[in-house]
Formats: sequence, C-alpha cells, structure tokens
Amino acid sequence: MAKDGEEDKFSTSWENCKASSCIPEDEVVPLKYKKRSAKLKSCVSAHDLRCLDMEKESHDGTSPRGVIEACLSLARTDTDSSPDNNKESDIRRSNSRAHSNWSKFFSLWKRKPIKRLASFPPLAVPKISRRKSKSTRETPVLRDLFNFKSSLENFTLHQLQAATNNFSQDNVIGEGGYAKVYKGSLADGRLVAIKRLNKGTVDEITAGFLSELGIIAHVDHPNTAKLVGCCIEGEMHLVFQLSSLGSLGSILHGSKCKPDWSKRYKIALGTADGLTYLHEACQRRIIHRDIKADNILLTEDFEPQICDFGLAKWLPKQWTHHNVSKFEGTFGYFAPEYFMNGIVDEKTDVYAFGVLLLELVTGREALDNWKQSLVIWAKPLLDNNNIEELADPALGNDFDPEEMDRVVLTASLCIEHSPILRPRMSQVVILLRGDEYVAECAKDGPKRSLHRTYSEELLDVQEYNSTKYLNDLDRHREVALGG
Ligand SMILES: Nc1ncnc2c1ncn2[C@@H]1O[C@H](COP(=O)(O)OP(=O)(O)OP(=O)(O)O)[C@@H](O)[C@H]1O
Repeated sequence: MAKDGEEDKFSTSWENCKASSCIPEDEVVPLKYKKRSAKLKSCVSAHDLRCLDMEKESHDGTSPRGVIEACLSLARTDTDSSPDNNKESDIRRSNSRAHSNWSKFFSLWKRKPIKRLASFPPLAVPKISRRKSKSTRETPVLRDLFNFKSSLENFTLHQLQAATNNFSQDNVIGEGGYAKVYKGSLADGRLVAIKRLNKGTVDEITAGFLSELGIIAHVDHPNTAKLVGCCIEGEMHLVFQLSSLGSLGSILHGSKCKPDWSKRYKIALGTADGLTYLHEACQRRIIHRDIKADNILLTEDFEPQICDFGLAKWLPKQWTHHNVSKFEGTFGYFAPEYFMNGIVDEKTDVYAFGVLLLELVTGREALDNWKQSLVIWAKPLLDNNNIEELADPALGNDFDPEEMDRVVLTASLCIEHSPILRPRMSQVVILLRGDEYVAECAKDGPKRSLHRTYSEELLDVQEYNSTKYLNDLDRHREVALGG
C-alpha cells in the first residue's frame, strides 16, 4: 500500500482527471490483424501453404513469431509516419530503437527451425473458473470471501498476540505505508507474516484492508503471496505464509550477500509468471499497480511471490482500463501514461516489471538516494546494448550471456514510453524464457486472441507521434530528475 507524504512516493489529486471512467470494449478501435480465409489453401502449393501459415502465425499474437511481428509492425507503422519537425524525428528514433529491439528477437527466432516456432497453448486456466455466480463475483465482502476460500482462517487477537510475543518490536520484519509486518509462530508451528494495518485514518485502513483482502483471497498461484487468514479484532490484520527470505528489495539493495545471476533469472521468470496469471489467467483481470522490488517476497529457494495487493484493481472484463483520480504507487516505477493521464491497465504493470528487470540486471534501485531514475540512467546503455556497463558489478562475469541478453532486451521493451510498443505479460514470459520454452510449449491448443489494452488503443487513436507525447515525455523526465 502507498502512504501519503512518504519520501519515495506521492499521492495527489489532479484536477482534470475523470474519476473512475471506463470505455466498453466494443467502442475501441478493432484489431488490425485479420486472418486469411482457409479456402485459399485449396489452390496453393505446400510451400505457399507454409508461407501462408507463417503469415497467419505472424498475425497471431499467441505465437512467438506473432508476438514479434505484431510489435515490429506497430513500430514500423509509427516509424514510417512523415516527420515535420525535430521532435517528431526524436520519436522516430525512439520507435526505430523499439523496432530494432524487436528485430533482435525476431532474427534470433528466424534462425531456428520452423517447427520450433509453432504456436503454443495459452497459459493453463486455473480451476477456479471465470464462470462463478454473479453474486460471488460482485460482492467481495468478508462473508463471500470466507465462502469462496473456505480454508481462510478467522484469527482471534489473542492468537496473533501469542504468535508475535504481543506484537513485539523484535518481531517486526517489514514496514510499509499503512502497515507493520510481524513475524509470527502459530500454536501449530506454522510460521506467518502478520500485516497489522494501523497507519492512516480509520477509513483508509478499512478501505485498504477490504481492498487487499478482496483481491488476495481470490488469487492462487505459486508466484503470489499466500493468504492464511485475517483478524478484525482490535485492529485489522492480514495473515500470510511467511516468505523466509523477506523481500527482493531487502536482498538486492539492503544486504551484502546479493543473489547470483541464476537466482535473479529465476526471480525474473517467476515474477513474470505471477503477473501473467494476474493479468490473463485469473478469474478477473487484476492490475497490481505497485510492482516493485519491495513487493516481491522470496521463499527459501528464491521462488518469488508477488505481495501487497493494497493498490490492486480488479477490472471487469468489459472495462478497457481504469482512470484513477488519486496518484498512488511508488515513484521510479510509474508508467508515463499513468503518470500523465491516470490510466491504469496491464501495460502500467508491464512498465513497472521492466524497471524491476533493470534492478535485477544492474543491482541499482529504481530511484537512488540522489533521486536518479534507473530508467533514465539505463536508457542510453540499453539503446547501445552495453551489457558491460549495465550488468551489476557484483555479478562480475558470472552470468549466462544469453539469459542476460534476453532479460536486457525484454526490459528495453517493457519500459518503452508508448504502451503499444510494450509486450503483454504472456509475451514477456516467451521473450524471457527463450527458445527452449517455446519448443516445450509448441503443442496444439486453443489460441488466445490478441486483445489490445485501452492505453494502446488510446495512443493509436490520438496518434502516437503527437506533440503531446513529447511534452509528456519531457514532463515525466523533469519530475523524475527533479524528484
Ligand atoms: N509474507 C511475508 N513474508 C515475509 N515478509 C513479508 C511478508 N509480507 C510482507 N513482508 C515484509 O513486509 C514489507 C511490507 O509489506 P507490504 O508491502 O505488504 O506492506 P505495505 O504497508 O502495504 O507496504 P507499502 O507501503 O510498500 O505498500 C515487505 O516489503 C516485506 O519486507
């Protein structure tokens, strides 16, 4: 959760912002990708058929080739538009950089046998289906939550006091904007992290508690924090399974024993899996809104678990995005469209995930003590693919160069200024895992349709290469640098 007035965060209303507006999906621009009729196949050669399939695949956002081609063509479209002034040529440069990043991936895959480029099935849909009863879906109050997840425990204050030595200061393992987190040992021996929400006004605490509980109780993935139960006696408490290594932030930035490359790569992959689940495979689209190193917990074998759903938004399927009127989150991770227009959708999380990847590669904080933005520092190095300068000196040369290449290129794409040039999380997973994963997944199965987010559609409609974009970019940089 975010706290007003904290040094690395801020929370402010902004005047011209529509509060909680939404646009139905059918009002947005339809997809450009169209499939050729299967009838064509009857009068063409095997070679033609393969070409046709490849072309079809290239329009299919679920295939590796499609992932790359879709983004390449979007970058090309923007790059092709004629410039009238210097600012537009800057944008063209930025687009062609994105184009070249996608090209790097594309050429990598192009060299592989065509079989390995076959389409693969979408992520496994969780057992909890989207077809839950209407009432359950729309009234995420305590009663329903306990019905939904019968395993959730309702703790008494006495149980939590006993587990934490009466909330002793020695048991504090974390502190955020709204809560203190205590390590606890339950009577049956289970180790837990007890999040005691006691900062802010009663209204803020209640809203934060219900919001986090309402989302986390419906989330079930190996890479998300595990809620055990809650307690509303005295203060409001959320009880989680303890992640023994604490947060990635504390390990990466606050300890001398920094994780080696294989652990960092594992953390990148697991976090991408967890976020893909939230965006695309969960019963509803969940936008986390506060992806950062402090909100990635680590189990003893460095399995990452996304935590802190205090800001998360549950987007109804028919909503393309959410507009917020209050600026919350953590500075250094804000996507430009959120920062400028308050737009919240999947691509705002993708941007923050890109910053997280940069932290893993460089060992630097998203915003350092001098308020230097990691993104601004890393951009020129990313553009020149200068891995030597980018890589954390603590790693030395002890990293897998191919994995490092993939992570660096994925990070470049995720932090593209334009959401349209950023991959979706399922595409991120493909890019990060590389060929072996693609080959493993190259089985037939139903394909997920490529559906564009509101921020992508909006930028398409508004013309990506407008002066507004440049002003936004300048302002974003100014604030980031000025802090
Ligand atoms: N399950 C857990 N296991 C171990 N440590 C945890 C757990 N949950 C939280 N923590 C620790 O407590 C810190 C704060 O937790 P959390 O982010 O949920 O609180 P918050 O008040 O919402 O924070 P913020 O202001 O950053 O949003 C985490 O960064 C982590 O170090």
